[in-house]
Amino acid sequence: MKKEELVAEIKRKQSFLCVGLDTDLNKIPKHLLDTEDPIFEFNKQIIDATKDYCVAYKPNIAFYECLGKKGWESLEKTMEYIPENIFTIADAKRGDIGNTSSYYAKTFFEYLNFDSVTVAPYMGEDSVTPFLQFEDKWVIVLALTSNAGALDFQFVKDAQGEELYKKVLRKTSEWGTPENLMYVVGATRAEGIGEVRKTVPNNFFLVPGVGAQGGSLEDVAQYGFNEDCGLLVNSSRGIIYAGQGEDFAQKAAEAAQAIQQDMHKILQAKGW
Ligand SMILES: O=c1ccn([C@@H]2O[C@H](COP(=O)(O)O)[C@@H](O)[C@H]2O)c(=O)[nH]1
Repeated sequence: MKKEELVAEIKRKQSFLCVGLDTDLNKIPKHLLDTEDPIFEFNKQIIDATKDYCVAYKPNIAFYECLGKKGWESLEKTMEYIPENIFTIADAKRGDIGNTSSYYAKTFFEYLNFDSVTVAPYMGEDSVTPFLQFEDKWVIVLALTSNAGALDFQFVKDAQGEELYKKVLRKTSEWGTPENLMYVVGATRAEGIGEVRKTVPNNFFLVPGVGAQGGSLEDVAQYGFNEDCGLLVNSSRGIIYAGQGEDFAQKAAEAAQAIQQDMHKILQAKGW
């Protein structure tokens, strides 16, 4: 998907919501466990219920890989089921020496047909650039993450006083463009979002950490919004596990719609 198509969908749906498909056999409603493919059945009903309120879906690959062959089948079926106009993110956090990275890229972009994949930049240029060779596909580099462990490395300063996350932003933005490179920026680091925005004014951010992790949508919009909107705000557990019973899909729809309505107000206030 091209940037202008994503921006058009954000305008049309008045939403920059990404629904995270962190689908866990231990958390999905019990009545689905009798179906042939409970993970896909759950995702299918969640997608049907939320597709009007979001512009992206983000399956977290860990939840599928841990089930072996069956998990990959559920993921493939989920990818085939997601409507074409909705942006897809493989939250896989990959990155390795060049030839290995290029096979990771083939897996997610060609075999599974994702629009984007999350990439860990720790191994440097040759580990990231193979993902950037695919037309209309996106790399989403981990920059400032939402977890407590982000403090271990990401804020460490070099001899010139530059934090590691800023170096990551500066260096990686030489390898890609705002047409194929996004950044993961956690909603739990509101003040950091503004700093990231100053360093990379034109790139989209994938922002996890609202909902279950406590980040605020208003803060994210205040510090991160740019002329393209520039934000995909993810919520996984807060939406997909909003209900536990037979009406789980309806509850997920209500949770997604509530966030979409808040996003609509933010977009309206920005003149969108
Ligand atoms: O910094 C990061 C990077 C990725 N994630 C992922 O996003 C979702 C968040 O799920 P919630 O249930 O909405 O908290 C999950 O897949 C994480 O692996 C992140 O949280 N922070």
